[in-house]
Amino acid sequence: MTRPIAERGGLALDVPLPDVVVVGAGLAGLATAHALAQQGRTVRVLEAAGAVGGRMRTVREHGCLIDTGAATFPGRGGHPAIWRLVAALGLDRDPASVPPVRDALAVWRGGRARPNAGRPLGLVTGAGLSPRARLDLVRLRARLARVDELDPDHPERARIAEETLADLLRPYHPDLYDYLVHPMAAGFFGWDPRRSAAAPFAAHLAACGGSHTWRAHRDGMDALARALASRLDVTTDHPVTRVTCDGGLVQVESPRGTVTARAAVLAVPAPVAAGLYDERRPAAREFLAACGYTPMLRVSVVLDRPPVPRAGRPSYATLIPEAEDSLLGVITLEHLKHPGRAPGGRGLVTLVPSPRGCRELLGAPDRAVVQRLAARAARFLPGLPADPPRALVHRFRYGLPEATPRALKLRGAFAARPVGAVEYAGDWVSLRPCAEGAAASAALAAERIGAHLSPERRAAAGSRSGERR
Ligand SMILES: Cc1cc2nc3c(=O)[nH]c(=O)nc-3n(C[C@H](O)[C@H](O)[C@H](O)COP(=O)(O)OP(=O)(O)OC[C@H]3O[C@@H](n4cnc5c(N)ncnc54)[C@H](O)[C@@H]3O)c2cc1C
Repeated sequence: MTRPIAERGGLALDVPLPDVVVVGAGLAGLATAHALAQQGRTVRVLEAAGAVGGRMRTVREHGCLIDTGAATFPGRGGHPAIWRLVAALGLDRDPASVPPVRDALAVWRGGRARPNAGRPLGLVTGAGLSPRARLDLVRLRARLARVDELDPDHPERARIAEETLADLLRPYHPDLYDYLVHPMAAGFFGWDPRRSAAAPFAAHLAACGGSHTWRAHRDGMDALARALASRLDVTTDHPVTRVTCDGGLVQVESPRGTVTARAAVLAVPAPVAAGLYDERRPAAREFLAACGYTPMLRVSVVLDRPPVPRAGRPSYATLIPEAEDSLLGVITLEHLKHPGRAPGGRGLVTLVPSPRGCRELLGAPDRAVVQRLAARAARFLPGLPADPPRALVHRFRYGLPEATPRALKLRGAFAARPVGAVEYAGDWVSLRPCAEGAAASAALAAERIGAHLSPERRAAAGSRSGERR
C-alpha cells in the first residue's frame, strides 16, 4: 500500500505505509520490531536519542567500554527470552563473547566485603549473614518454594501478590532484610522494600538462580541492541511527541514530521507512553497510571590501574547496606567483566548511590555527584581519588519500574485487555525490572499486533494472550 507517511512543511511524501511504527529503540522496541519483521511485517523504529539501546547503552570513552545501564544478565535458564535473541542473532556462536562474571557479588559488613552473596551455598555458609539469619534464609527459601505460581512473567498470580518486601521479611531475622534483601532491592532496582511488592522480586531471584550464573556481553551490553538495529529500519534523533489513532490508522507525530502506520507499539517507559497516547481501554489506562519508576544514577570512573580492595579476592559487585553507608548503594569493578572493558591494565569502577543518595544527587552538577560518591567510596576502595579526572555520570529519570502491590493488582486486567492498534512493550509490562522483562514483552507485543493486523487471528490470540485474571 502506498500512502503519504511524512509531511514536512506541508509537503506530503509518497512512500510506502509501514505496517507498524515502534516508538523507542531500547531492547523492548528493537526486539518487538525484530519479531514483527520475522512475521513479514514492514516496521519503522523511531528513537528519540542519538543512539539505540536505551537503558542498555554502552559508551566508548577513554578507551573503555562503559555500560551506562544494564551491566550483567543471568545464564540461559534465568533470562530465556534474552538468550533466544542472543541465539537468533548468532551472538553466542563464540562463547567468549558472553563471558561469565566471576566472583560476582559481595556484601559489605563490619569493615570488609563478604564474598559469595547471591550464591545459594555462599549464603548458607556466610556472605555477611549471622548464623541465625542463615537458618532463617533456609526457612524463607522453603516458604517461597511453596508459594503457588511464583512466575516472573505473571507476578500478580502469586499468593504473596499483596505483600511488600518488608511484609515478607518481617517474621525473619533482621539481617535478611538489612544485609541481603534491602541492599539488593535498593542497589539493583532503586526500590524501597517498604513500598515494593515481594512477588516480582522473589520470582525474579528464583528464576535467575544466583549470582554465579551472571554473564556480560564482551563487546558491551549494547551488543544485542546494535545487532538488532543493524537488521531494522531505525531512525534516531526522532522524538515522538504524540500518537493518535483514527479511522483504523495510527499517526505518530514528532517535530520531524508525522508517520502514519496501521499499528504502533509504544516501547517506552509507562509514564512516557501515558503522555504520548490517550489510552481509552480502562484496564490499560489504570495500569499505565499505576506503573511508577525509580530514578537511577551511575558514575563510571576510569582509573590508571585497578583499585586494590581492602582484603581478599575482589568481587565484581559489592552491595553497601544502608547501615554501612546511607549515600552509596553498590560499587562494581567493571574491568573484571573482561580485560577488553578497560584495556591496558586500567581500572573501570562504577559507583551507584542508594535510593536516598539518588534522590539527593539526581539534580546536582556532574562534578558534585562524582566528588560526593568518590569520597564515600574511598572507604571501601582505598586509593580511589577524591576527585577522579575521568568520570562519567549516567542519569535515568525512569530507571527501573517499581512494582507496587497496587500495580500488581491491576496487571491481570491489563494483560487481558483486547488487542488494539496501539500496543505496548517494555520491562514495565510484566513489572520485571530487567532486560528479560523487556525482551519477553516484545514477543507478547508482536503477537498482539499480529493478531490486530490479521482479524482472523484476533480471536485465537485474544484467548491465548488474554491471560487469566
Ligand atoms: C542503572 C541501571 C542498571 C540496570 N542493570 C541491569 C542489569 O544489570 N541487568 C538487567 O537485565 N537489567 C538491568 N537494568 C534494566 C534494563 O536496562 C531495562 O529493564 C531494559 O533495558 C529496559 O528496556 P526497554 O526497552 O523496556 O526500555 P528503555 O531501554 O528505556 O527503552 C526505551 C527507549 O525509548 C526511547 N524513548 C523515550 N521516549 C521517546 C519518545 N518520546 N520518542 C522516541 N523514543 C523515545 C528512549 O530513548 C529509549 O531508547 C538496569 C537499568 C538501569 C537504569
